[in-house]
Amino acid sequence: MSTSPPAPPDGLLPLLTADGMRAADRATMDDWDVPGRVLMETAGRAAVDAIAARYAVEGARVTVLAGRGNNGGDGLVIARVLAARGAHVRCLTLATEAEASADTAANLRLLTRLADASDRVEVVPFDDARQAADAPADLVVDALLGIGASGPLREPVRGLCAWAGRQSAPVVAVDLPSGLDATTGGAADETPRADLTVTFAGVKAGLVLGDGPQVAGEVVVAEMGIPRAEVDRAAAAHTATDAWVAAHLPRRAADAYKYSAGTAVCVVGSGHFTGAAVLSTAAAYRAGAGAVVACTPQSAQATVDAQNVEVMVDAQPETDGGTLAWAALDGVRERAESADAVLVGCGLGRDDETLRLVRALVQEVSAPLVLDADGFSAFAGGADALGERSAPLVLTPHLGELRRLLGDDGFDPEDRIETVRRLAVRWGAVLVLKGMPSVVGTPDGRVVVGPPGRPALATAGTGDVLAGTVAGLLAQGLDPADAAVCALHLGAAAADAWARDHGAGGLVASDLLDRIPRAAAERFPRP
Ligand SMILES: NC(=O)C1=CN([C@@H]2O[C@H](COP(=O)(O)OP(=O)(O)OC[C@H]3O[C@@H](n4cnc5c(N)ncnc54)[C@H](O)[C@@H]3O)[C@@H](O)[C@H]2O)[C@H](O)CC1
Ligand SMILES: [K+]
Repeated sequence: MSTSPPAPPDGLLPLLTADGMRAADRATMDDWDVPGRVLMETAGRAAVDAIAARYAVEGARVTVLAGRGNNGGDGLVIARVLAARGAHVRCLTLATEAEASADTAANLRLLTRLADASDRVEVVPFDDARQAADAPADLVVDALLGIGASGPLREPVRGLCAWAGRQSAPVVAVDLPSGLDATTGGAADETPRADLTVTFAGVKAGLVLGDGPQVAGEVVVAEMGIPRAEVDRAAAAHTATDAWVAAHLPRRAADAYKYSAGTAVCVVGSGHFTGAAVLSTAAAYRAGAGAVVACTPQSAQATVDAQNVEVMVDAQPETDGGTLAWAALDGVRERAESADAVLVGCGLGRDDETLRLVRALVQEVSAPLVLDADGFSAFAGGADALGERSAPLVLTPHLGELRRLLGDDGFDPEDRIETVRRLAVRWGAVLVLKGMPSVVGTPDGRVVVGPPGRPALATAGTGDVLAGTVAGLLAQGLDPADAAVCALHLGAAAADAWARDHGAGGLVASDLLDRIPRAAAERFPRP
């Protein structure tokens, strides 16, 4: 039995929230007439397949911690099947027949009866954490809580989680590490870190968001009888596979010449912030733009020119503070009219006159436009003006910039998927909420979670590189949402290439630049 369903043809993998998983479960039982007991049995057996593919089962001493709910029911199935395959299983169960679901109660009866007739299985009705402490184990199975976890952990689950977290034996989490929120990725302090998480039907969003990557260990999707159509229907978001990125990256045509590969006009920089202009324009080239123009204040021209000989620097009128002046509007607008993509924001500064220029460009420029960094200050507290723009728009804020955009307009920073979805639809824009990982929302309500966060990328200037990469991909005609997702993957792959050569620390934003085209060729080769 395969433990991971094949990636869907388009290479986007579904992410399920708790509600989505429940909906898929429910639809499978009600509309497809698959009994819950069959789902539980299938899930448990698929979990054992994934365990057996990684750990020796024959003769192994396994402690299964089974909770009160259906996650515990899965654990009871796993205990029974592991014993049938030769393991010595001690199952500490919180479930009682009186309060468990019918499926869990049935599996409790079955396992208890088996225990009466076999020396391989011991079922220990559980009343406090002390009983777990005296049994050495080669493997611990955490089936205490799945998608039904809510709120701070309560005893005795809390004590058991803490016990599991202290074991030297590998921990296998069933569906989720217990206490990890399936939707947001928030984990309890006592959530035991798993070596392997066998999750059912589809990756739970919480496994790739928030604390999820830190506690989930290797994640394997176990196919357990829920039709793919129900999984895709219930998916709150998707993640892109390397194959998807490779299929969507633009490739330079054999007969390309500099303007056919697209022109990116970058309205960036100021007398005090030339670095952002240098990084963002260089990144646009590295992402494949054929020509890059920097519209930057007069006092920044020499530095940007010197740092990037390939960038055509079009010096513009500036304020006393060395930022773009309102008088630059005509010159920049003229440049933008011949652009295939425009980037506005990196290093612009927050002078009122400059922000007035930013608002005018966002409203008037017809080319696909990326707004980043200081550009958001032009819409602080008046973000809905972004929705008045009719041409494609990509926003690349981090959480602090999003807060500045929204003022005190309530949004839930914990539920990144729904926050990004709602705002992207509201503004009719592609919204990239940068973070670990970044999350991309589209104007039509889709959400794609970016690659797992790389701590090395948490350094000054990587946002300028990301924004420039998006602009460079847009300049080649890529769909705005695809450009955002590809840019995230290129940046992650470039950071990985750095880590391979230099170890995890010490990366600076400019180290990404020449690794972007190499990542495109090596990690995402033309299919
Ligand atoms: N047919 C199906 O539904 C299938 C479900 N699968 C597995 O079932 C879980 C979801 O089961 P559910 O009963 O809805 O919830 P849980 O077992 O995760 O937990 C509910 C259980 O835990 C208690 N609880 C909740 N929060 C806390 C807390 N903070 N501290 C302590 N205890 C807590 C609550 O009182 C309940 O007793 C799913 O993840 C799968 O593993 C399979 O997909 C197979 C088919
Ligand atoms: K669990």
